[in-house]
Amino acid sequence: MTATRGLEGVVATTSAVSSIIDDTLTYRGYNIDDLADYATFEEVVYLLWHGKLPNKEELSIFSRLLAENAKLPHEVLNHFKTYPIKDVHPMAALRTAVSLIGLYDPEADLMDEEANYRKAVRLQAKLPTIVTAFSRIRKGMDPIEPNENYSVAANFLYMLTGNEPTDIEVEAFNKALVLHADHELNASTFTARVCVATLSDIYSGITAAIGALKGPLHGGANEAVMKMLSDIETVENAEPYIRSKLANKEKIMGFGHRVYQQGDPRAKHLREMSEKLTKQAGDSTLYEMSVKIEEIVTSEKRLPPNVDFYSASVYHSLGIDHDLFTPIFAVSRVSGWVAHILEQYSNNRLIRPRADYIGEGKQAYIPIEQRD
Ligand SMILES: CC(=O)SCCNC(=O)CCNC(=O)[C@H](O)C(C)(C)COP(=O)(O)OP(=O)(O)OC[C@H]1O[C@@H](n2cnc3c(N)ncnc32)[C@H](O)[C@@H]1OP(=O)(O)O
Ligand SMILES: O=C([O-])CC(=O)C(=O)O
Repeated sequence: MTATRGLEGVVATTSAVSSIIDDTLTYRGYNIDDLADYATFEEVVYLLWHGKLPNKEELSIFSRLLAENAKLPHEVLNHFKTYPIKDVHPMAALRTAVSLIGLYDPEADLMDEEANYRKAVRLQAKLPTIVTAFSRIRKGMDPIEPNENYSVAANFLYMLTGNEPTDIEVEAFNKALVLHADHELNASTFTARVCVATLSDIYSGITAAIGALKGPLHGGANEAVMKMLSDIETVENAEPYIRSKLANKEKIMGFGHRVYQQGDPRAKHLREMSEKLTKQAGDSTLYEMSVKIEEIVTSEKRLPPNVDFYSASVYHSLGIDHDLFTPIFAVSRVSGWVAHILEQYSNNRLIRPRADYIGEGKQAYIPIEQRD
């Protein structure tokens, strides 16, 4: 048995949810470029879960279902005030809150298809409320209840600030949600599938996936990109900063990808949005800095930007706190996790690969009194 490091190139399952073929990303056969330009996030969630785009009536019923399930139990809101340490990372709070809402769901351990769908709706609906409520409560503000008449994108921005978002803000945020919704067998989705393949419940699967998304080699990279941009400060500083990192063999966050060879098709949409939003805010430094970094990393390392690179300046331009960037990824990606979890349940087999053992050979047991 020989191990493939990081399971590179290993095909671990079949899936009909999304595909990456020749650097083109599709959700259920629909090109991401079309979805990014034309679809609402609600349409995309419906597409991922049902395998087809909704008609007007289906979309209206589905959107209402999400809106009606967005509120959180008081106990979940209150638990944010009980954290033992200051500065709990919002991804840790989200991971904990998702596990906690499972305790308040009487159907948590029901495994039939209808119950799993109802739980999927509750999770999708509640994640934006969790992230925005935690963000406000940690600043000593009251959470804002979801507005049932708003889209998911508008509601998130509204619950975060209490202000009605502008059309441009909603359009940008909706596009970001659409672009992050699913991505074949990425690390967090694989985690979710491994978890539920034991026939564990959907709350466990999503909690596990949030844990995997948190790391900086995966979803956590968007916050790390923002930290890098903040450290660099000016367009002039970008080149020496990046060259010094590369000389030290350090990774540049937001670049590289296990699957894409020529580039991540989502990045161009986020780059466009970054340009538009930073210009509109009257200061395009972050965008210009990002373009400079892209030029250097692409020419020096032949590594194109991934989805996390330009999303950082997009979210910053929307006035969002930097440590909420990865939770926002989760607000979108929960739709993909759910689609994969439901697919896993529908044709389940335990996921249990082997390890190529490289440890010690046979050892004689030595009683503790005789050990050095
Ligand atoms: C939503 C997402 O998850 S998108 C990915 C988000 N993550 C990041 O942006 C973090 C930065 N990028 C990376 O760490 C990697 O490119 C990953 C994790 C995305 C993919 O990793 P892998 O396919 O395992 O590639 P791996 O880490 O083995 O790198 C291969 C080579 O490219 C180099 N490399 C890869 N990414 C980068 C980078 N961002 N900056 C500099 N060098 C890099 C590695 O140093 C390594 O070089 P070596 O062969 O000389 O040692
Ligand atoms: O597919 C991956 O490895 C990571 C990624 O881009 C994503 O999850 O969106």
